[in-house]
Amino acid sequence: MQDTIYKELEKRCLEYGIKEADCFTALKIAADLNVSRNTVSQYLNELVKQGKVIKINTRPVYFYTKKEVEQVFQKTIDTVIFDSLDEFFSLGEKDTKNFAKLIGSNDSLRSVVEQCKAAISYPDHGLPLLIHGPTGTGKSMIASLLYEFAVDQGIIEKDKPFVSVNCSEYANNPELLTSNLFGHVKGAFTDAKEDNLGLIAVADGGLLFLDEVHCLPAECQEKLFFFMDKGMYHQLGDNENWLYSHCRIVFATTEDPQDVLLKTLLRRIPIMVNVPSLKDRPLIEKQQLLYSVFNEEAIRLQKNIEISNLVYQVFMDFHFSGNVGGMKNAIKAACASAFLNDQSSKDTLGIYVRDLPDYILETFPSIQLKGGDDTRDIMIPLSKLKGSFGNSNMLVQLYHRLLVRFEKNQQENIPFAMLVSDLKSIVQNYTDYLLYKNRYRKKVSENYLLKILDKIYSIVINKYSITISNNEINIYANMINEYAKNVIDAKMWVSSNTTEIDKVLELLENHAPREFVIAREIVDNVELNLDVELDNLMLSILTISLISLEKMESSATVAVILCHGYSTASSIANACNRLLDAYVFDGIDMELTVTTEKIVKQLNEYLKRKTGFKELILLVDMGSLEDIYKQMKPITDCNISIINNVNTKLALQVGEDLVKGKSTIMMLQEIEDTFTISTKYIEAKERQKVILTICATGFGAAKKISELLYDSIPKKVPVTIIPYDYQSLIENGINDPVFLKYDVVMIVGTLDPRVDTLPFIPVENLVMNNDIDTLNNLISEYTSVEEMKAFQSKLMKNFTLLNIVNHLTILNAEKLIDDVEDVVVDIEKRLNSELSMITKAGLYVHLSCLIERLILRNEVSYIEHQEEKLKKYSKFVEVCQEALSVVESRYSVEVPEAEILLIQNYFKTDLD
Ligand SMILES: Nc1ncnc2c1ncn2[C@@H]1O[C@H](COP(=O)(O)OP(=O)(O)OP(=O)(O)O)[C@@H](O)[C@H]1O
Repeated sequence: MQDTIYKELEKRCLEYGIKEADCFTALKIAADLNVSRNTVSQYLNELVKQGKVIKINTRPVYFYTKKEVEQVFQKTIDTVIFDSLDEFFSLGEKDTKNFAKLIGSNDSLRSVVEQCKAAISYPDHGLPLLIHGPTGTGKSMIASLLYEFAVDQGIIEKDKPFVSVNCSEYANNPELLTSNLFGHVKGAFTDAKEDNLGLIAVADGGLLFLDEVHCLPAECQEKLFFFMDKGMYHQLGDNENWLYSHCRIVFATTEDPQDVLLKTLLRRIPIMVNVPSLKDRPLIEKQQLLYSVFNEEAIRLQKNIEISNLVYQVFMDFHFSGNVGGMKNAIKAACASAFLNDQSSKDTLGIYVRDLPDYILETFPSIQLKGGDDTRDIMIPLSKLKGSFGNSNMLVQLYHRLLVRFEKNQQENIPFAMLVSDLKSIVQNYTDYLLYKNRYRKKVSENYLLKILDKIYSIVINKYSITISNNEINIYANMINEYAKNVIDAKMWVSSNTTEIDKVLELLENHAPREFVIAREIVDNVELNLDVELDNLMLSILTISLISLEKMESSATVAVILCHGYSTASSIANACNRLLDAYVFDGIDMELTVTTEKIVKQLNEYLKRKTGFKELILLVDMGSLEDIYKQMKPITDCNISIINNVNTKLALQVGEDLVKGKSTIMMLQEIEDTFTISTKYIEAKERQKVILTICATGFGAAKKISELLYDSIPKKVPVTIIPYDYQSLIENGINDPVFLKYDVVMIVGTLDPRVDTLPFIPVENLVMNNDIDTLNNLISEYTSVEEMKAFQSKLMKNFTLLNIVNHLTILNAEKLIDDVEDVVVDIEKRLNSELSMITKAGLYVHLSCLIERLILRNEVSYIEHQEEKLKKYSKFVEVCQEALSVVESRYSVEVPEAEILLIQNYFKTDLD
């Protein structure tokens, strides 16, 4: 067996190359050989003892055959146990010592370095080389290291120089550049008071580095390629004598060489290398850069440096347009700021988010709040940064940190509550990172996933009556989303640490059984609905997240932050809740292009989860306060405060006031003064409850319906009945000015104006006393059983068919009802079906109004999807047209097809 395992490891080394560390774990080998991990582990350790296999003692542990490694590193290796992958790989780097300072020279810049070396070493005088890449990616550094390499290798003699010229410095004086390069003789031009040898001559035998070569004037380029061809040139002002120089030339540019260099020059540069931008480099290299620059600063300032976890994550993630140079500058600026603000005389300097330059802070709304006094912000000493190069997956890093903390706490016998709080803060740092990382991103698939997770959480938390904020749901949804993307890495790591994870789980199950059950239910539902199998450590994290949540209590105030952007609102809400140490805010994140209507709808959905609140405080970012105000009015009966231009500071102030229990009016007044922003306050009791009555045929009929309703509803019910213009509602919908003025509770009328969120009662329902719960509920809220009975009998008396039709039309009601009855009976006969009494009553009212509408030329002439519907109901249309022909000739009207389709609605609902 030992032999088989060794051979398998040997095969892997050849097949994958030693850089693919993940292929060299006992677990991977065990899976392929179909034996247990323990057995493989045992044999591999045996082989390590025999000196045949190298072991990297990290988590997970990696194994390599010594023979293959020696071949790759091209050297004999004496040690077989290493503490980190970094230490192990650095063995192989020694050969490239000149480039050791260039981070990534063994990884993302490997081929760049190799090509550069090949160019400079090419006999006899090397080949011209062009280094191309965005600003700050290390082009100058590579050129200078290349010179050192050439000197070390004896390609360039020790006393020959490295001459660097930045062509952009001569952008306004191209002649000076030509003269500085090629030299000039005294009197060559007005200012040429003396002979000048020129830099090409100075660089003879050495290396000439022409940086920003795109600034080289065309004339100079021509002179240069002649020199590159022949090795000779004229000085300015002397066209007779040839000068000779044997320098190697390295060009660099940030521009596309094809666009900025003469084709003739380009043809003479056989090697071009491309240096990748920082964002395209592996995380591990960014971390190495971070370590190296902070370390330089630590030496300069003569202090130990620690950076907060969040600072670390921001550096890993921020897109520096100045690339490595930009990142270096930001680090230096952060150190300078921390050093200046450091009042203590301690040996260690802490770098926090607040020390970062403004242009970084501006991209992260909640970052500014995290200060040095935030004890939950874990500090990373530089040594730790150096040591963890082996693991760049952030989720795996989270897992690793959780287990290390767990084990440490176990050893020290720390109480359960403290352990939970410790673990929570580690998770919190990770979720901060996720929020930051995803601040601009929201994919459609993620949207879907977040929605489902939101549902799962809602169902489960309702079942167990716990309070969890929207933000927290969002945070855990984000985490599960991220987990789904890294599931392979996570599982691999978990499978190598099952014993320890089982211990965590056992502890949680014993100490927090209720939370454990809830978390398990969430995990099961995620698995069922999203097909994502969450591992046991994720189950532990979810359990921990539920531990200190309170029992559901309905709070009198609901405060919501609404912002555009993927996670702006949740970030602000989250940061404030944390700083206030209380669950005050929920955040609702909105797409950038969302309409106010959609916002209010989303808000409505959210409010459905809340019960019994009397104050709703909305903090919005978009300035369209007026729109929200208009649309919020009809949807809720609590006091609403809307505060504009929210930012973290403002939200924090509001949060503090709410925690202190300050009155809303006072709070609004104060923040208006302090923040010079506008607010709105809509007091619930000020709004008069109103029922609107409408009639598609005209205002007069609406008035008559309102009179009948007024007569029916007991006077003690605090509701006003207002006849209103049907057309205005159709045109303006929920934005109609009537909703600004009144708290409209329902609309009663002949045709539904379809105003979002408002109930509509067709007048025929009043006639048949059917489906009028909305009205009954309103009345019963203010009346006794007796009074309610009286109301209903009054309603029946007032809303008889004859009475209604009489009120609704100017025509003779009795005659009209007879006529429409004939039509309805005729249609029924022709269709061989009978309508229910309720539908019939509705249809009588409808047809009566229709005839009057036709006479008054107020008909509906087009409805949505008319053509499709006409096709679909062609038989009905034909039958109806025939049945209507009698009334058409009697009243001299013509019923349009759209109206026939509206009639069809009655038959459809009834016959379905
Ligand atoms: N791979 C790297 N490892 C370590 N330091 C680096 C690396 N790349 C760049 N740097 C450092 O970043 C800074 C900017 O690099 P450099 O000036 O070489 O970039 P550049 O590409 O020449 O920029 P520009 O196009 O603006 O001239 C320097 O301080 C350099 O030492």
